[in-house]
Amino acid sequence: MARKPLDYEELNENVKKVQYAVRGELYLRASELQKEGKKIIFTNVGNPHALGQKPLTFPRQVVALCQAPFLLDDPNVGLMFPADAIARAKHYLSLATGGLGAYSDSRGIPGIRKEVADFIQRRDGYPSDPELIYLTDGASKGVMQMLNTIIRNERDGILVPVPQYPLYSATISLFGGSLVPYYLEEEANWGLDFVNIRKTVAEARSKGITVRAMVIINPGNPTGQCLSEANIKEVLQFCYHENLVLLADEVYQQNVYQDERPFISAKKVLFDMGPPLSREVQLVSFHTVSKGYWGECGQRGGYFEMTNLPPQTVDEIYKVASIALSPNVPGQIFMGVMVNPPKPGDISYLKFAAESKSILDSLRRRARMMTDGFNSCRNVVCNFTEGAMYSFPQIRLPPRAIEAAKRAGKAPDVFYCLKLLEATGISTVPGSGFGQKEGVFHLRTTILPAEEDFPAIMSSFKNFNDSFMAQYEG
Ligand SMILES: Cc1ncc(COP(=O)(O)O)c(CN[C@@H]2CONC2=O)c1O
Repeated sequence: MARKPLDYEELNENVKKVQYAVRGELYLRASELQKEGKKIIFTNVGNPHALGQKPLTFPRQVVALCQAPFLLDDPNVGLMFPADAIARAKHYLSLATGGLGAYSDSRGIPGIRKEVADFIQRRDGYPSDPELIYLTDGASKGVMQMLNTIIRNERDGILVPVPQYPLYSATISLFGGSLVPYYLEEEANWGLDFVNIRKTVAEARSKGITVRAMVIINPGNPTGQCLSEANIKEVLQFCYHENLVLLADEVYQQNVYQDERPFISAKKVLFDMGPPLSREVQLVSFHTVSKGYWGECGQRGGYFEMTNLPPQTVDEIYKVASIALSPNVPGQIFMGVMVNPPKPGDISYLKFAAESKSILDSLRRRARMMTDGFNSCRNVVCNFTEGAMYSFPQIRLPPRAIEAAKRAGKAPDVFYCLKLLEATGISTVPGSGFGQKEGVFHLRTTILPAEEDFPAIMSSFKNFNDSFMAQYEG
């Protein structure tokens, strides 16, 4: 029988090569166990609301009114919604021609892109052009579009930090490019080692790879490190000298849990450096409403800002964006509210500020509790989660555990995470899903379970881990 076009064997080879561990083997096994009635704590995805985080009130009020504009005609609307939410909803409805049911401009609603530009200008102290800001269905779509634009063939290489968030490895595979890994130094708090990075680039070039772009994820996923201004300067100088476009994934810029290394954007550092770099280095920066203290993952709101890209390139990016017609409009409004939140003196400001602070303070406490919890366990060491939403402990597996994994046909960290899941219901992602140095094993979990559940979760982990180690060390 002749094969059909969508038979597996006939599929696009790039599709078949793609790996994406965040919803991989562990997640599927956890879902099976859940169906069998086992209580599962899904800490595999940075999905705050799925783990109980409440949405911020003001954004939901604004979008609710935008979704149901007939409420604005109700004489009692002022009894249910604060005046500033009503005013903001009317503002967005005046920007969204035809309301939320109509396609917007393929780059996003101009008035919201202006709000993003104003936010960037306030944050960095440098001009930002709304024409160079595109709203997207989450940062993922922006990252995918940019990689699609950069990758011409399998000889085009993208420098990606390892451990990395597998959106990058998966997308590079999908578009038929080559991932050029640069290893973060765990012993140096997941720092950058440019001696090794230079070696990596030279080696790739010797194999005929044209290294075209460098990705930084700051704060890091899964590693949680925050890059210092000096680190970012070094990255920008490297990109300048090696003729690389910098893709700065800054989706966790609101998630910072220490004061020593506050978030500083790649764009600010670039412009602080002045010419020639500030005029020459091509930079694309990404942000989202999925993270921070918002956690509005399901709303699919994101943007990317282009710096120093030639107008003709921007036109090509617009052309491709227009194929998908329009980013989703509710997600755009969430983005607008995120970059232009209630200000001091606004009716909703105190409530918004209190809700935001409460979430961020709790995330900071949870980051500390999780790191300390892991470091209290036998054969587990863990760098502090300076930012983002994850903890990425190193699990020092005894040789007999590695042999047992081999007999089970599993990678050692997959074997450990499966045992952890079966014993405790804690669903994590094995470090192999993010890349790690040979012979060094990790798992990634989030710091998102409810704060009151942390003592029980960390105790359950410790009991499992210490008995696992005793079993395989004995
Ligand atoms: C570094 C990074 N960039 C982009 C994204 C995509 O965000 P959007 O929701 O805006 O597309 C994520 C999501 N983090 C995934 C999702 O949950 N757990 C993760 O590691 C991420 O961690």
